[in-house]
Parts: sequence; structure tokens; C-alpha cells
Amino acid sequence: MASSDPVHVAVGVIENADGDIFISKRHKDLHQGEKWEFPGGKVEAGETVYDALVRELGEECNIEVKAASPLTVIHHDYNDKRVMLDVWRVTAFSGDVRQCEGQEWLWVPVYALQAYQFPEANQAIIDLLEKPL
Ligand SMILES: Nc1nc2c([nH]c(=O)n2[C@@H]2O[C@H](COP(=O)(O)OP(=O)(O)OP(=O)(O)O)[C@@H](O)[C@H]2O)c(=O)[nH]1
Ligand SMILES: [Mg+2]
Repeated sequence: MASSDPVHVAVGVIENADGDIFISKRHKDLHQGEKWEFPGGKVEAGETVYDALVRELGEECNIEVKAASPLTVIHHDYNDKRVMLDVWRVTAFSGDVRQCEGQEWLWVPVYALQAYQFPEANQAIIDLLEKPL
């Protein structure tokens, strides 16, 4: 892939009734392995970002997204890879959230997110979540 083509990624911020956020730990063999992440994955050819969000959150955390609103878009260069994170806040879903792919997972209050190690690009997401709405 040309260095000018960032990987487009749909990322979901899922909140439970207590206001805690769902995070899971990336497999050690993956890019940015062993860091915590918000669920999501690459937007495939012919898919909208919203389609990708619904598909990835279905596959990774067992929910059917019913509604979501765009939170932010983050461009980041990891040197070995450039990403464009399209971050959405999931506002309605059905199903019980859990991690379906064997990754460690947790619900974390927003104020505690800083204590977990995320990929560098995620700092901007955490900063936004910490701001009052
Ligand atoms: N899902 C997810 N990916 C993130 C986050 N932050 C971040 O930099 N990324 C980067 O976005 C890229 C794509 O994510 P991914 O590995 O989940 O993609 P995917 O589910 O389609 O996996 P695969 O195609 O490798 O099986 C990775 O390079 C990853 O490091 C995040 O919070 N969540
Ligand atoms: Mg993924």
C-alpha cells in the first residue's frame, strides 16, 4: 500500500448504563499489540463507515448497533502504518456487550481511561471523552 493511503478504521465508543466505557486488549501479534483499544476495525471496500462499525461491533462484541453519532476523526502516523480513525459514539444497541474474540475486556469509567495504555492515536479520543458534553 502506498504510504499516502491511510488505513480507514471504524471505532466505537460504547457506554453502559453506569457511564462506563467498553475497552479490550489487542492481541499481542497485532499492530499495537497488548495495548487497550475501543472495538472496531478496517472499513472494507464498498462499505460505509457506519456499515463497518455495525459489522465490527457485531463480530467483536456481540451487539447490534442501532444508532451511533460521529465523535471525531483522527489521523495518525505510527511510522510503520498510517491510520484514519473514524470514531463513533454508540447511542443505541441491543445485546449484551462482551468480547467475542478471546481478548481481555473491561468496563472503565471515563476518568480512569488514562490509567490504561492505548495506542498513541487514542489520546485525542480520551481527551474528548473527558470533556463535559
Ligand atoms: N480497533 C481499533 N483500532 C485502533 C484503535 N486505535 C488505533 O490506533 N487503532 C489502529 O487501527 C488499525 C486497525 O484496527 P484493527 O486491527 O482492529 O482492524 P481489524 O479489526 O479490521 O483487524 P484485522 O483486519 O487486522 O483482522 C490498527 O492498526 C490499530 O493499531 C482503537 O482504539 N481501536
Ligand atoms: Mg478490530
